[in-house]
Amino acid sequence: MKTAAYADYLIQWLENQRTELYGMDGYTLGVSGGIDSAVCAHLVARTGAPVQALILPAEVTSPSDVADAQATLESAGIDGQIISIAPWYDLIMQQLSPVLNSEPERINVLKGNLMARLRMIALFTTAQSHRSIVLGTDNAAEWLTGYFTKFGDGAADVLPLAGLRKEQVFELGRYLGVPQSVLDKKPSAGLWAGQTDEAEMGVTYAEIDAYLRGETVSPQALQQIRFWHNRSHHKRMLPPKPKSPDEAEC
Ligand SMILES: Nc1ncnc2c1ncn2[C@@H]1O[C@H](COP(=O)(O)OP(=O)(O)OC[C@H]2O[C@@H]([n+]3cccc(C(=O)O)c3)[C@H](O)[C@@H]2O)[C@@H](O)[C@H]1O
Ligand SMILES: Nc1ncnc2c1ncn2[C@@H]1O[C@H](COP(=O)(O)OP(=O)(O)OP(=O)(O)O)[C@@H](O)[C@H]1O
Ligand SMILES: [Mg+2]
Repeated sequence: MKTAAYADYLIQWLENQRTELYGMDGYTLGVSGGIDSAVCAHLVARTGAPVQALILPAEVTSPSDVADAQATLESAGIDGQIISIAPWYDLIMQQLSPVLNSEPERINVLKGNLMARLRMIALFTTAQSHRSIVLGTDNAAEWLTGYFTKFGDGAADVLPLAGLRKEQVFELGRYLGVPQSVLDKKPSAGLWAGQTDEAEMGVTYAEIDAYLRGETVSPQALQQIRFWHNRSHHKRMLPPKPKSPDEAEC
C-alpha cells in the first residue's frame, strides 16, 4: 500500500461522499480507544470539516480505553465529549426484562449488542442535529466475518476502512500519528471484560488478512472464517422485500 497516497485518497473520498452524495456539513463518529476509530478520527480531522467525536463508555468499558480515546482525539487535534451509555443500558435492560428470554444463548453478546445499538442512537441523533454523516469503522476483515452488531456499529453512512485489511489499518494508523498505546493494544469490541476479537472469532487477524490477500490459510482458520462469513450474510444485505401485488399478479 502506498500509505500516504491512500490516506489522501480516503480524505478526498470522504469529502466527496459528504458533499456530493449526501450534501451534509460534517462527520460524527464514536471513538473507543481502538485502532479503527482512531484511524477514522485522524482521517476526518484532516478533511477540515466539522467533526463531532463521542466517547461513549458503558459500565464494562475500561478506564484505559477511555484514556486512549482521549489521547486519540488529542493526537488528531479534535474535540470530543464523554457521555456514559450506562444509565440508558440499565433502564432498557430493566424495562425489557419481562419480555426477554430468561435464559438467552450468548448473554454477553446480547448485552454487548445493546451497547453497540445505544452508541448508534447517540451517534445518529448527534449527527442529525449537526447535519453530519455517521462514520462506520468496519474494516475488510470485520466486513468479511460480519464481526459487528447489525444496526449497531454496523449502521453508518460511510465505511471508509471497508477496503482495508486489519494490518493496513494499523499501517495507516502509524502513518497518521495514532498514539502508540492504541497501536499496541489487541483489537477488542470491549463488550465484556477481557473480550478480544481474535479469541471470540477463534481465528487471528493475521490469518483473516492472509485469506483476504488470497493466500492459503490453515484448515482451522478457513473453517472459522467460513463459519463467521456464512452466519452473517444477512448483515451485508438490505432487508428482503416481497413482490408488490401487481408484480405478484394478486
Ligand atoms: N441466521 C441468523 N442467525 C442469527 N441472527 C440472524 C439470522 N438472520 C437474521 N438475523 C438477525 O440478526 C440479529 C443478530 O445479529 P447481531 O445483532 O449483529 O448479533 P451477532 O452476530 O450474534 O453478534 C454480534 C457479533 O459481533 C461482535 N461485535 C459486535 C459489536 C462490535 C464489535 C466490534 O468489533 O467492535 C463486534 C460481537 O462480539 C458478536 O460476536 C438477530 O437478532 C436477527 O435479527
Ligand atoms: N466506548 C466507545 N465509545 C465510542 N465509540 C465506541 C465505543 N466502543 C465502540 N465504539 C464504536 O464502535 C466501533 C466498533 O468497535 P471496534 O472495536 O470494532 O473498533 P475499534 O475499537 O475502533 O478498533 P479495534 O477493533 O481494534 O478494537 C468503534 O470503532 C467505535 O466507532
Ligand atoms: Mg475496539
